[in-house]
Amino acid sequence: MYLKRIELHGFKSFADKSVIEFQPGITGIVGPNGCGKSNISDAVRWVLGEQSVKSLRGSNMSDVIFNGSEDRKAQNVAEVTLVFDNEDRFMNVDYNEVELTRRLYRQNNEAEYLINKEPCRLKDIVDLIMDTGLGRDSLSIISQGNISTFADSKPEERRGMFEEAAGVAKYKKRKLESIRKLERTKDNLDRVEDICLELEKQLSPLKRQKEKAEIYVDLKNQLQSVEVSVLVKGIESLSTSLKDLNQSLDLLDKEKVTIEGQILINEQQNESLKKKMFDLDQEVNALQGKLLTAMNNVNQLETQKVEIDANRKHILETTNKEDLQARIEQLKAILQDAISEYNDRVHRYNETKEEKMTLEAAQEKNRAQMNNLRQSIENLNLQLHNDRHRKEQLVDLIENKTGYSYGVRSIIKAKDSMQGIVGVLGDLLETAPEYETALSVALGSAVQFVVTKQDEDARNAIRFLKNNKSGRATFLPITTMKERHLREEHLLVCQNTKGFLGVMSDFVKYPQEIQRIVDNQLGHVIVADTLDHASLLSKATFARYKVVTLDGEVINVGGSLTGGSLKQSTSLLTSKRELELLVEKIRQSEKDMTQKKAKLNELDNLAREISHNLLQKQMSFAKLELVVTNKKSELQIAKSEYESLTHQSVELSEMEKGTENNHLLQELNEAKKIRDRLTESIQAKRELRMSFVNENDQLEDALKMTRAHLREIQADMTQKQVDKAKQETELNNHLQRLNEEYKMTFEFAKEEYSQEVNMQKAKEEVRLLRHQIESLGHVNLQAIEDYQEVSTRYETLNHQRLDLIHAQDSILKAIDEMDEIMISRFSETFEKINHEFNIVFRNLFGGGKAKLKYSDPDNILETGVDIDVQPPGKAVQNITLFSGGEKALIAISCLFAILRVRPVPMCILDEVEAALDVANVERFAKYLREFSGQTQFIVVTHREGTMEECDLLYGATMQQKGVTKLVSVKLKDAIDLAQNAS
Ligand SMILES: Nc1ncnc2c1ncn2[C@@H]1O[C@H](COP(=O)(O)OP(=O)(O)OP(=O)(O)O)[C@@H](O)[C@H]1O
Repeated sequence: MYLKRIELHGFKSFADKSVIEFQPGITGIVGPNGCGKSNISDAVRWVLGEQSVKSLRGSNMSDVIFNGSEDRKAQNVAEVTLVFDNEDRFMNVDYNEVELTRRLYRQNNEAEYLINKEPCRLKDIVDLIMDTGLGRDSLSIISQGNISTFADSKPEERRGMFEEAAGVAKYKKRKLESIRKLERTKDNLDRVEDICLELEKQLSPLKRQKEKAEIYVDLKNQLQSVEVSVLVKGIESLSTSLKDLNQSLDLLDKEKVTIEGQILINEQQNESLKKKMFDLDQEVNALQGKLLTAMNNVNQLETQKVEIDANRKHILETTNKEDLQARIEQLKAILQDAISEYNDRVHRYNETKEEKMTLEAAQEKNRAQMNNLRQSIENLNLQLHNDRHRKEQLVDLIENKTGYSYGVRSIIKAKDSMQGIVGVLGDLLETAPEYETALSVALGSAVQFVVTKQDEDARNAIRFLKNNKSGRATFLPITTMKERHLREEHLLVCQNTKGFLGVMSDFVKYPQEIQRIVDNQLGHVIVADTLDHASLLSKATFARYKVVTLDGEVINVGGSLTGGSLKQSTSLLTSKRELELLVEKIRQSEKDMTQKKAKLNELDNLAREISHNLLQKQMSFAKLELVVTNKKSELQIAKSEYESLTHQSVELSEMEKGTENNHLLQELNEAKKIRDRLTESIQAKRELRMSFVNENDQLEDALKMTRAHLREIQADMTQKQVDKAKQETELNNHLQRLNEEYKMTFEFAKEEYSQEVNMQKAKEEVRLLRHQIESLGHVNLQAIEDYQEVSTRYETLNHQRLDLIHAQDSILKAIDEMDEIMISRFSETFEKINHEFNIVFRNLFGGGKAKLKYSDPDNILETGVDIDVQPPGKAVQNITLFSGGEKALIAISCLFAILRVRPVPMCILDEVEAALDVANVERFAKYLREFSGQTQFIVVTHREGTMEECDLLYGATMQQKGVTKLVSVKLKDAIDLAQNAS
């Protein structure tokens, strides 16, 4: 077996993918310091399973990934593959070539291992190479550091190399595993023994409880047998008894229904009789009422007859028929006169009343007219007062210029003594009334600016105000003020915009000489009809001009708005015209006033006349009212006397004829007949009612008897139903007990427990069994199951315990066996190496002797290895006491001795001979050659002597900074490379 190839990519300084081919024999790797030679041995060590970051000369595993250089950026994955020739099957796998790969990712520090490109675990790789001598701790990779460590380390630390040579590592590993297994077994055994102990403690009380529970179960079974039999018997007898009861209840029920039917019929008959009697009573009552009326009628007629007879007798005896007729005729004439007089007075009365009402209406109308006129005069008075006051104000404003500031007033007063004062701008302008408000807001405070002819005139005026402390004023000199107009394009836009009325200067009249001033102040002010249109105009002209509306709202330059209600203007602009209007208005009001007062006077006279006439009418009306009342009463008296005498005359002639008496007699007879018929009818109905009463009494007696019988039946049924309910409850209880206590149906119980029982005896037996059960006290039925469970578990665990004890013994035995093997192998190999060491030492040192010693001969399993040597001509000394070069040569001797005893297929020597002098290097190289038949050597070296023995040479360079490149070189180039390096 030998290493055929190493493939590196991203590992340490091997940034690019590099493939290094090897062959059996000696391969040398040369190159200057730091060019990445030792990174190759690190790569081999890494793939063979090295986990120590320190051994890989890093502080973190990711340090093995190429971390970039000046020109190259870092890589994220490191990957190394070792390809071994395995044709001799030295490695225990059935492949001619074995590839071992290790990968590491920077991002997550995750490692991957592969054998022949198949992913595997690290352990698989370690196991594969375990017996090949290539292991992590084997002699397959030895650095200069290893050599000096070997020489300087303690004997115990040196032991590892000998163990590796003796091949005891795997036994040591197995022993370690066995010890761990033994510990685990012991832990398990302790645990199982603890549980067994615990279970033993539970078992004995559980056993007692289980036995008690079993007695309980036995008694319960006996009780069940007896009690279920008793219940079955009880259920059977109750079922029979209930059947009988149901039959007799059915019979009674039928009888009850029949009787109830009978009672119903009787009751209906009874009701019908009672209804008939009631109807009869009603009829008799009605007849009695009629009888009473008939009797009263008879009585009245008889009384009337007596009275008529007496009256007739009296009138016939006292009245003279001719006198009566004469008086009637006389009264008739009086009555005619009274009627015509009365009608005449009533007519006059109505006429007077109407005239009075007409006068009252006229008086009311006159009063209203006068009130309205007075109110109107009062309003007119107030209006006149206000207008006169306003007139005074305007006169004052015009004459004394009180609307202007103190300064302006001072200038106006002194105007005549000053030069070039044209006037106040407001006084100089005139406009139509509808534009006055717009002009006023367009001018603003400029209404009080004083127009002068020249600039100098203005300056003089200011000086005047200053000298006389007469306030301030603003002046507009005609010669210096500039005209301002709307730009032509803006004017065009305005003319095409809705609501544009014109430019303010077009609406004013003024003296020609102040035209410049007018154009300066008003030539760029737009007049609009409404605020909305004003806003449109302002926007259309980019808010460059002041826009005023007829109502006095203003959109200022820049777009700000002013508006609201305006105070009454006191500007001279409007005051003159207002004064004129006011004077005319006052004149008109005074004329109105005179007319209104004359009219009021007229109405007053009319009112007096109406009052007088009305008084006259009221007096005549009162008199007529009295006359009408008197005439009315006279008429009524005459009328009633006439009627009375007329009636008396008719009666008299009737009496003479006797007609009335005959009628009365007939009427009386008829009334008596009716009375008698009614009396007979009442008698007949009373007899019929009597017969109904008798019939009713008979029915009541029969009903009483039937009802008594029904009550007896009902009582019997109730008793039977109570018995039935009791028995049903008892039956249910029995069934329920069977079901709940014994979980049985009746059918099942009857099948299983139907036996002849003496109920008395059985009940006694039940009592006894219950007593016995009770005397057992608390019973834990669960104990039967628990005991079974715990004892089974105990047995299982006890079994486990015995198994564990057995396993423990086996492990101990195996450890003893392994110890024996290790001791025998270690001591055997040790002796062999010791022997070879002496030989190699003498060869390399040219004489002397060398010896390996156990540091603890009594404990071969753990003893360290000490080295005593005697170079030619020197005393025997421990290895630690020699010079650096000597120590290295002793260590190399030992290494070669080990290789002689236990050859390895491949060995990487990283500058191990660095400390040797030239002669020793040559001896070292010769030894290498001697071993190269059985071991493949890869030597990292700077020494010429070593290079000369190499079969193949690689030169390591860093042509690209920080990135190692390996090229095959000839010996001469290799020496050059090494010399350049030194
Ligand atoms: N992860 C890494 N990425 C890039 N370069 C690395 C990395 N780890 C180590 N190196 C570089 O590898 C070089 C060391 O390589 P190595 O020790 O193999 O050199 P050498 O040839 O054996 O030197 P010497 O002859 O002095 O022993 C250093 O230049 C170091 O910067």
